[in-house]
Amino acid sequence: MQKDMLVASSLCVSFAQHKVLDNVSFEVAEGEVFALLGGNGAGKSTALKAFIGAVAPSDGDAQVMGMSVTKDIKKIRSKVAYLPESVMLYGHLTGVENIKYFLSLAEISKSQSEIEEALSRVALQPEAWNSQLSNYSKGMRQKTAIALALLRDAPVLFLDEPTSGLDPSAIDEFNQLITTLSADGTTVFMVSHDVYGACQVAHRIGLLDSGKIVGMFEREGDAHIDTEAVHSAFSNRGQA
Ligand SMILES: Nc1ncnc2c1ncn2[C@@H]1O[C@H](COP(=O)(O)OP(=O)(O)OP(=O)(O)O)[C@@H](O)[C@H]1O
Repeated sequence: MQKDMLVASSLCVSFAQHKVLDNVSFEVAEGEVFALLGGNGAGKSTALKAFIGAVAPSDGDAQVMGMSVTKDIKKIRSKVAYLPESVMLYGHLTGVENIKYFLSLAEISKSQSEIEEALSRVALQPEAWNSQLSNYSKGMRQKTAIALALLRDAPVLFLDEPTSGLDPSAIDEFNQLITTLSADGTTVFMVSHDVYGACQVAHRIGLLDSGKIVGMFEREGDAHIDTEAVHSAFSNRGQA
């Protein structure tokens, strides 16, 4: 049986008197791609932030690889990679220099060939490797950040709105990359507004509305999750 890499158990997060996550529970298995969908302000990013210790649970718990965010956040951070909507890398450094710099901060030593292998794995075109990041498209920055995550041996990837601002071919490449990483055992948790894109890539989709999970959709065999079913649940909640 596949082990659970992420567990939200009766997770609640409040800001002042506002309960942004209300008793949220789900598990994400090793190698699974899980997408949390919902309208603006539903609490998606807050759920993601709870797993990386950027917000604290007011009740319940979020666990990564069996470790609680309330007790083991340092260890958790060494096991996960977080890609915000705008990937944070240095524009004046090349892709390779960025990777070397961030690996050195994490005190990880990788050879040039290991770095090149990771960049090939994410399909960043070799001509770009030694070009300044300020020349990169959003999709190229994202690939660089994912290569960095691979080099850090992070078994869990957290992605916030990964396809917003990508053109259709970059979205296809992204979906392909996530599918490959997942097949190799990487666990992916993403938050998104994009019903169609999430249905293409996710094994399971949780629908969040006003801080509560109101729907869960799952792939059947090799068939993608039914976009219509998710869309109509989304619309019925007044979000589409
Ligand atoms: N640090 C904070 N302090 C106070 N309120 C916050 C904080 N972070 C988020 N919120 C509030 O929590 C609610 C949920 O925010 P969150 O960013 O999790 O939603 P979301 O589903 O990711 O929305 P979007 O799709 O618009 O990014 C919103 O009402 C937001 O204003």
